Amino acid sequence: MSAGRWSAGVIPYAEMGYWRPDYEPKDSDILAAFRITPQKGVPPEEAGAAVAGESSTATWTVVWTDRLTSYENYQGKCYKVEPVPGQDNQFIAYIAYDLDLFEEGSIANLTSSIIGNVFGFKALKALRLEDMRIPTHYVKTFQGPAHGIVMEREYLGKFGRPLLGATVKPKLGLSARNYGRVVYEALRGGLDFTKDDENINSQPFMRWRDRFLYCMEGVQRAQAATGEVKGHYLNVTAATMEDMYERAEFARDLGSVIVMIDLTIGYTAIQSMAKWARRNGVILHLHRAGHSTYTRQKSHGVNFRVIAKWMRLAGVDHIHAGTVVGKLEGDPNSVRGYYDTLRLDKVEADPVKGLYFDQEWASMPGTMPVASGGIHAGQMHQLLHYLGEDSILQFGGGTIGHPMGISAGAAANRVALEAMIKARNEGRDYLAEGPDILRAAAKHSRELDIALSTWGDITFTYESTDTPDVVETPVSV
Ligand SMILES: O=C(COP(=O)(O)O)[C@H](O)[C@H](O)COP(=O)(O)O
Ligand SMILES: [Mg+2]
Repeated sequence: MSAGRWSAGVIPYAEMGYWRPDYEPKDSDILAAFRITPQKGVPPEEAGAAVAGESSTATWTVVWTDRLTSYENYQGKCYKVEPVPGQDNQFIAYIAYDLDLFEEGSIANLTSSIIGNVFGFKALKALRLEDMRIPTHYVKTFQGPAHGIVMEREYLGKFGRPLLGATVKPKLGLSARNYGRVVYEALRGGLDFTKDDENINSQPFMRWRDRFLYCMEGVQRAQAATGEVKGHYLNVTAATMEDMYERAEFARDLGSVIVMIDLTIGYTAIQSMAKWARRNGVILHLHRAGHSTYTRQKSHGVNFRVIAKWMRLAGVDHIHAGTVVGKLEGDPNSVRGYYDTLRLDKVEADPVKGLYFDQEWASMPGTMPVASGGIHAGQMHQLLHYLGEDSILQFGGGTIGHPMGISAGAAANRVALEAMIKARNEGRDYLAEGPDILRAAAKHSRELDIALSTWGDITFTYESTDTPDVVETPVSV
């Protein structure tokens, strides 16, 4: 380390000890990979050191009180900076943080360090948190999913296929009784779940208590009609924790198997609801409302794979994680990386999927990824191929927009899914033969036939904004 560290004034962060190319990360360190775009004239190592400094102990000058701490232990250490292939001014800076810097089991504390100050730093043009390695020492301090994939399937008694859902549309404006009718029709027609949209809370046109009553009436009647367990994600998102607990308790008392929250409620509220969900045996669905404001641009913000990791730790049972083929952003390889992060116990670093680190979950249950946004029955082979069996496929417009009605829309989705699962189980190349498999199934299902002729040709083929730096043919499950 430079002898100049204790001189007064503005000292480069690298000299203050935050650039440590000799450092070997410990198994217990929290690791982060940041994409940095330094300002003109700022060397990448200095930029990486500055990020390490500002996200751990440092300020812009040396402070004498450092001498009162074992600062070398507490300093974030930038141990590697690599240029991004094909970009002349982007680098990946790898930073190690000692476990001592973080409060156990607190996403709020973790994020206040890692993304607290650094993103506005003037010496950087842009900064993006690409990935993190959470050591098992820290993983073990979190509750994790309230139930997880295995337990959810056991509660529902549904195995061997993705679950099917639908978001009630229009998003806003329906009265409680009409809304409950949509729930009933969709569940009776063959879906497992229906769902409130992100912005349905308790507006003047439909207060939450009325919505809960009519939705649960729809759920109970659909269960009686089909003999299956059904659910409606009652969105308990509200202005205060007290309101959210009140709504969640009412949902539980009405017999709902699931409640929903939005990412907008904040990390602490999410962790509180995850604890409530485990205590009460109610599945917890998380809608990632708002995430694209900071996850979508490749050079600045936080990659969704990091949010996915934080949310598995925080303890949600479901999280929206992209569709690949639908109407919203989602590069196939990146989405695969998110799904692996949410579902697997050991995830290996893989630049093709945008995964920078190995991640061990130490038996923490998996979070069910939810594919939602502009998907329809005609894409069933692609959805199964890209997203796999442990997923929830949600068709809002793709159920409620069916020309024969909501129940028919639901039936079309269920028939398409079961035909595809059967083909897969028979060992057929269901991705290549998908359109034929669907057409054959549609011979016996007028609902699917009409769904295919209505939406069969609809695709959303736009270039993805957020792709890994190493691009290869899309990977599948
Ligand atoms: O309303 C919808 C989908 O409606 P529809 O099925 O009619 O398109 C959801 O809010 C989005 O899927 C969220 O996106 P994401 O899942 O990417 O968070
Ligand atoms: Mg929505």
